[in-house]
Amino acid sequence: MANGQISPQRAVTKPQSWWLTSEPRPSLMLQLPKPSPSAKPCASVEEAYEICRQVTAQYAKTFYLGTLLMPPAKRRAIWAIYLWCRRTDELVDGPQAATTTPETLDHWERRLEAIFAGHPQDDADVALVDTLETFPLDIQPFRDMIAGQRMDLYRSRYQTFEELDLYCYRVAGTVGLMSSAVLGVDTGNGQAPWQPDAVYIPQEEAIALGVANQLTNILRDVGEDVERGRIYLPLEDLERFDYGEQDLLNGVNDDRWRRLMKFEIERARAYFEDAERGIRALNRDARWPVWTALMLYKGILNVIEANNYNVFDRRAYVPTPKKLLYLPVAWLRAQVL
Ligand SMILES: CC(C)=CCC/C(C)=C/CC/C(C)=C/CC/C(C)=C/[C@@H]1[C@@H](COP(=O)(O)OP(=O)(O)O)[C@]1(C)CC/C=C(\C)CC/C=C(\C)CCC=C(C)C
Ligand SMILES: Nc1ncnc2c1ncn2[C@@H]1O[C@H](COP(=O)(O)OP(=O)(O)OP(=O)(O)O)[C@@H](O)[C@H]1O
Ligand SMILES: [Mn+2]
Repeated sequence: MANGQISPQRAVTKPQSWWLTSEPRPSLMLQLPKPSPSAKPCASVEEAYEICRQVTAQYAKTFYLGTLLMPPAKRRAIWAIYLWCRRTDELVDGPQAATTTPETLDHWERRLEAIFAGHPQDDADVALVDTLETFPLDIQPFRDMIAGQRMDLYRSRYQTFEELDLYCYRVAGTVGLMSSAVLGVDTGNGQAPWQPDAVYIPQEEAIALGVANQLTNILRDVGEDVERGRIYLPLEDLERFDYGEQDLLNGVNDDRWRRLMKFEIERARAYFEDAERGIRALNRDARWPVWTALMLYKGILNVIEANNYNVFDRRAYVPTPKKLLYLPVAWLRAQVL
C-alpha cells in the first residue's frame, strides 16, 4: 500500500495492509482502516474485488461455496457486500472492539454515505462502489446493520424474543435484503392468475433467511459468547425452562438445557422454512446458490443435535465432504421447488 500498489494474494496471507493486523486472534484477522492519507484508494476495480473474494473465501466458507455457484457479476458483488458487513461486524466483535465507541459507528456511517455517493474511502470500497453502480442497492439495510452493531455496544442481554428478533433483523436480516438486490427476482414469478404481470418481491423471506442464520449462529456460539459476557438467548426463554444465567455461565448440559435448545432449534427451523418459500421467486440463476447456503447453515442445527446440544466446549460445523453432498440436493430443489 505504501508504494501505491496492492497485491491481494499477499495481502491476505501476509498481513501488511490496514485491513489486516499482524497477530490478532487466530480465527479473525480483519481490521478497520486507520483514517490516514495512505488509506486513500489506489486499487483497480479488479484488485478490489480480489481482496473481497479472498476475505470471503477465508472467513465464510459456507457462504463462499454458495457464491461460487452464481454468475460472476453477482458473485463478486456478494463478496463486496460480505467484506463491508464483515468490517462492520468487526467494529464491535473484532480485536479493536474495546476501542469502538458510538462515535466510531457514526464515522463508519458517514463513510457509508460517501461510498453511496460514489466516493470510495479505501481500496476495498472501490469494489462496493462498483457494485452499487451495477445493482439497485438501497442504503437503508446498511444503516440498519450499523444500528445492529450499536446494540452490541450497549447490550449484552435480551429479555424477550421480540428484542432479539430486532437485533437479528439488523445484523443479518439486512444481509438478506442487500443480497436480494444482487440476486434479483424472476420477473415471471407472478403468483396470482388474475394479475399475471405482478412480480412478487420475497423481502420477508430474504429477511427470514438472515434471521434463521443468525439464530443458528447464536446457538452454535453460545459458549464462545458467554465467555465474552454475552447472552443472546432471550432471558424469558431461560426462565421458561427453569435454566439460570449461572447455569449458562457454568456450561450445565442437563435436561433443562436440552429442552431449551430443542425449543430454540425449532424456532430457527421455522425461519428457515419461511425463507425456503421465497427462493422460487428469485431469479433462476440465484436459486441453487441460495438453497446451498441455506441447507449448509441449517445443517449446523443437525450437528448441534448430534453433539447432544453441547455448544459449550465444541463448535458445531458441517464437515467439508458433507458440504459437497448438499450440492446436488440443493440443485434438485432449485429445479423443482
Ligand atoms: C450465498 C449468499 C447469497 C451469501 C450472502 C453472504 C453475505 C453478504 C454475508 C454477510 C455476512 C456478514 C459478515 C454479516 C455481518 C453480521 C453477521 C456476523 C451475521 C452472521 C453471519 C455469520 O457468518 P459466520 O458463520 O461466518 O459467523 P462468524 O462471524 O464466523 O461467527 C450471519 C449468520 C448472517 C448471514 C446472513 C445471510 C447470509 C443472509 C442470507 C439471505 C439471503 C442470501 C437472501 C436470499 C433470498 C431469499 C428470498 C431467501
Ligand atoms: N470444514 C471444516 N473442517 C474442519 N473444521 C472446521 C470446518 N469448518 C469449521 N471448522 C471448525 O470451526 C472453526 C472455525 O469456524 P469458522 O467460523 O471459521 O467456520 P467457517 O469455515 O468460516 O464456516 P462458516 O462459514 O459456517 O462460518 C475452525 O477452526 C474449525 O475448528
Ligand atoms: Mn465463520
